[in-house]
Amino acid sequence: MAPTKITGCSVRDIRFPTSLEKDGSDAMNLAPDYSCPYVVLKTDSALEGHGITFTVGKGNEIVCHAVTVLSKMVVGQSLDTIYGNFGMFWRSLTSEDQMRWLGPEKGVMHLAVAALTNALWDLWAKIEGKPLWKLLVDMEPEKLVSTIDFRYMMDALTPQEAIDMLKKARNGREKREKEMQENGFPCYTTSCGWLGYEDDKIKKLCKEALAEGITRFKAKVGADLADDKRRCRLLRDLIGPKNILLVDANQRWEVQESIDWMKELVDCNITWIEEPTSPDDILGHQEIAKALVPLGIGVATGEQCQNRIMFKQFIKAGAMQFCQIDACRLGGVSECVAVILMACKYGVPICPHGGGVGLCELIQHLSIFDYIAVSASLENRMTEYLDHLHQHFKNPCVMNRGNYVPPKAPGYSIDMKEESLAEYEWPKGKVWQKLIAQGAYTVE
Ligand SMILES: C[C@H](O)[C@@H](O)[C@@H](O)[C@H](O)C(=O)O
Ligand SMILES: [Mg+2]
Repeated sequence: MAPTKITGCSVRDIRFPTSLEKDGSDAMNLAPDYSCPYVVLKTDSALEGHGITFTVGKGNEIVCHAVTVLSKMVVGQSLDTIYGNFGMFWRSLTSEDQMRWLGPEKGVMHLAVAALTNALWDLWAKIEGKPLWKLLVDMEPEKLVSTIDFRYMMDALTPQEAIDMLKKARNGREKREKEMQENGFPCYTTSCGWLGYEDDKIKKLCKEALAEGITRFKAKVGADLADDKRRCRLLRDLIGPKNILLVDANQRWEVQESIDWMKELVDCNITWIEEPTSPDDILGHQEIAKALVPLGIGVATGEQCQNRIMFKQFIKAGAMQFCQIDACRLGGVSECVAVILMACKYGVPICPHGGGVGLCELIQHLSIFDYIAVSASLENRMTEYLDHLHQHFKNPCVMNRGNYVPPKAPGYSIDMKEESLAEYEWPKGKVWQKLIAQGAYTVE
């Protein structure tokens, strides 16, 4: 029987002790524990929608609570109401009369919206029996555009323009889909360059990645200039002159400091500086881009860019040369599609952010959709890949010679294995109980 309504919602606080190995560490997040609220939407059939958003440990329970509060607006709704006009349904979640005050459309509330709407999209793709990228690619342009809330975007992109863009990109779609199936979508890796890694570990991981066919690498910078010079030189020498090197400062610097610091690294031939300063400082990023683009360094940002309205300003101001949408920071798939369309209109390539648990599983769908159905270009486009925690997913992302292989299973690739959920649920899971007993963690 096909599902007709949402009958229940469960949320679990899932955390992984990644900080023990310094996986995921950067100049601002010294010891992150990759975590997610794990949401399951139940229906009146056997099908379920699974969704996550991403945090780095403490406070994950706050997002879980926000999801529980918001889920009351989803449970009991008919699927006709939800999917009949998804854009309006999404607005009802982000703009509830009283809860809107907590955002609007930012912070904890927007992370909660992401977790819930990711679950709704996962369910939609499962109902259609398609992986999410294929659901998006096959959807009629009018229908896809109706899933987007265009409020505050109309000065940059109208629904009609979006429909026209999608229709135009239908040309050559089959060929591009075939190409994706054959070659996959290009990735870059961050796994070799976490800030807390010793040089020997960097060397070992970098050599392994090169052997696997990866040609694009990202290093964390921003804490110490002499250290950055040494690490970037080490990486450049390891990967050779032709491969791509990116760096990420995770918001560590002032505006002028960003420019000065990057000038010191210029001889390492760096393609982008990511998050040099506050993610809210549009004019600051614009100034940095003005100084660095002539030196061949673009500005990348987006993993903490809170909504489509912020992206609009960054894009229109020439403040980002690479647009790093985040599947869990933006309010789910339809807001990501909105930014993908807007970035395409203004000629800014989409390079999604994948640092975190499950993000690689999600963003591959968005990049593949972007290439087949929107931008039709691979120029300057690459999707982040991290070699962490994939073993916990039922359908983990698959890499082939540095390219994401398009997922085949119906849904948004989010389902985690039940045993992983049980072991890593904070604080009662077996893994956490052991670490707490050893004194490595305390429950506050
Ligand atoms: C705390 C996280 O690992 C971040 O360092 C990570 O998301 C990073 O900014 C990235 O670009 O992957
Ligand atoms: Mg980053």
